[in-house]
Formats: sequence, C-alpha cells, structure tokens
Amino acid sequence: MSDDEADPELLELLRQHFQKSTLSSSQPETYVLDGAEYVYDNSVDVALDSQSTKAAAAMIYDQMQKKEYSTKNWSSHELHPRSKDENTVAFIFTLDLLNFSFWSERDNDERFTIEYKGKRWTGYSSLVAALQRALDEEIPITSSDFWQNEEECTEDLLKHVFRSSTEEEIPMFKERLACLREAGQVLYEKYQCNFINCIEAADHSAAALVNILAENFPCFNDVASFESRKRIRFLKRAQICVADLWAAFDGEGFGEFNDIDKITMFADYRVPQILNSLGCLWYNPSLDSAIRHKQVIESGHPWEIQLRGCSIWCVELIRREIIRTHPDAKVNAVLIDFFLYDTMKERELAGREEVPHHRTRSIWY
Ligand SMILES: Nc1nc2c(c(CN[C@H]3C=C[C@H](O)[C@@H]3O)cn2[C@@H]2O[C@H](COP(=O)(O)O)[C@@H](O)[C@H]2O)c(=O)[nH]1
Repeated sequence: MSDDEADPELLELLRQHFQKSTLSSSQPETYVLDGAEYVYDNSVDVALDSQSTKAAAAMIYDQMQKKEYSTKNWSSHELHPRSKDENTVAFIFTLDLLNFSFWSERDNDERFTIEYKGKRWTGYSSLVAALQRALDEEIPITSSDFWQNEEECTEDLLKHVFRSSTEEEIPMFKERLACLREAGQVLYEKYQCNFINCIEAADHSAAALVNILAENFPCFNDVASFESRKRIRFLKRAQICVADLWAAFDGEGFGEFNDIDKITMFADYRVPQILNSLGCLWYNPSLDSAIRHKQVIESGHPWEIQLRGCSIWCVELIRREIIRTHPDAKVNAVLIDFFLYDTMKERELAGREEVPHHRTRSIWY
C-alpha cells in the first residue's frame, strides 16, 4: 500500500465510529440507504437500467394516482386489523417479528397453507391468518408475557397455532419460536413487557424506532458484510414494522412519525422480483440462471447482498424520479414498496409470475 492510499480497515473503523456517534445524536439515522448505495456502487452481479427505472417511476406514479394509493390501503387487506388501538400495536409487533420466509419448494396445493374462515391462505397472508385464527381461539399469541411462559406457550401449542391444511409445516418453525421467546425476554427486561414503550422511547421518530429494534432485539438486527464494509444495515423487519404502524394508524397516534421518509424499501424476495420483471434490475448470466432454476442462494452470499442493496437503491431512484417529475407528489419509499409488493401479488395471482423470486432461507425476510 502506498502512502497516499487509505487503509480500508481504518476507513471502516472511522466510518463505524462516525455512525455510532451520530446514531446517538438528536437526528436519528438508520444508515440503510447509505449502505445500499455502497452495495450498488460496488455491485458486479446486479445492475440497474436507468431508462426502465424512469419508465417504472412513471407507471408507479400513474397507477398510484389512479388507485388513490395511500396508507389507507393497509387496512383494506382482508385480514389486517382495523381498530386503531393497543391490540393492533401488539398484533403488528408480533406480525413483524415473524414476517419472514414463507416460500416453499413444494407445489401450490402442497405448500404450507392456513385455513381460516373458509378460505385458504399462503405466503405472508398465511401468517396474518394464523395469528387471527389463534386470537379467535383465545390463544394470547400477541402477548409477550405469553411468549415467555414456557409452560403455556409450548412448542406443541405453537404447532397448533401454525397448523397447516397441508403436510408442510410453516418454514423455520424453531426460529420463529426463538424470535418470540427472545422478544418476550427483551420486552420484559427493558420495556415493561410492552412494545408501546419502545414506540414512546422513539419519540415520533421512525429512524429512532428502527434503531431501537435493531439495537435491542438481536432478531431484528438484519446486518450483512459486503466488500470492505462489515456492517451493511438492511433492517427489513424493523423497517416494515415501523411502516406497518404508520400505515395502520394512518400516520396518527401510535403511527405518528415525523421522519417516515427516512425508511427505505424493505429488502425481501418479492420486490426484487418485480423490479426485475419491470426491467429495472438486471442480473449477470450466472445469477440469472440460478434464480430461474430456483437454486438456493445462501444468506449472506454476495449475490444476495447485491440483490437486496440494489433493490433499495432502485426504489430510491424511483422515488427521486417521481419527485423530480411531480414535485408535489406525496410519495415515499414505504408507499412505493407497498404498492410494488401488492402489484407483484396481483401478478402472481393472475399467473403472471414471469421470473421466479430468489430463494434464500433466513429469518431476515
Ligand atoms: N417489501 C415488502 N415485503 C413484504 C411486504 C409484505 C406485506 N405487507 C403488507 C402491508 C402493506 C402491504 O400492502 C401488504 O399488504 C410481506 N412482505 C414480505 O414478502 C415475503 C412474502 O411474500 P409472499 O410469499 O409472496 O407472501 C416475505 O419476505 C414477507 O416478509 C410488503 O409490503 N413489502
């Protein structure tokens, strides 16, 4: 290394030091966007197409206008709670503790399915249905006291809560149980057994609430390393938890955040899929082939990091393009993400899933 070349390790240490000192400053930051930009800048296997990204921005804005897309759409999900009270806060916290890995290697009629009120639910909705069904059966599944009580909240009882109408069990059952136990313990030790105390500690800052989740609950600390950076923060479930609160409460009460625009897209396996279908996200031939052949990509693999980082950056470019072309538009990454997720689900339902989503098994998404 010559004298004028910076030592990457030293740079990383300085960056982490800077991040730590500003994390505790009066303006909380999550640094998710910063990490995503770094991943995008250093990506060799995933690229963005700027023309398609601009076209996607125009289409998304147009459709959002036509559909009058807003936070109100959250409550229109058939299974989402509608009341704006403490029960809904507990429901959302439980939901986003467990909001990961619903994909299956089995065919549609064999995959994990929840039957609830005469309908069959798969994917994300299967989790919402399982929680609602448990509450109907008077199982206190959204109570952190219950998660901690190993005599009542047994493995068998949870197996009953997540019983499938098919042979397949919910993916990552043991990890889900561990998430509930761990969160119950942290809430007990630090937040008087109530997630509302975390919301209050965040003092109406979305970024602060994301940081509280990531720093206190290990199962929300969705961080990866890429190239010379040891800590790229994706924080998918922490961010979607804050976004769900914001949407469910229409930006008021428990959902009032004065910096909600700091939340990025939630880097999972559905939004990259639609960004790819829209021609915004491009894969190199080996990655493209792995995804098309539904090969499992290990959690933390550079491919996976690039898929996630570039998706966040792509949605940020879409957001900037919408604001550039419509300066008064009331959009942020949360609404664009929700809209893209819902659109991908409509396409899937209509049998228009052109390219599969990438397959990574993890508790992070
Ligand atoms: N980026 C993003 N990812 C989302 C959601 C949601 C549901 N959000 C609700 C709230 C408002 C919206 O309008 C939705 O009604 C679930 N997921 C993730 O997808 C995956 C499951 O997919 P599938 O197997 O196909 O159901 C899994 O990783 C899950 O964590 C979202 O909104 N954005």
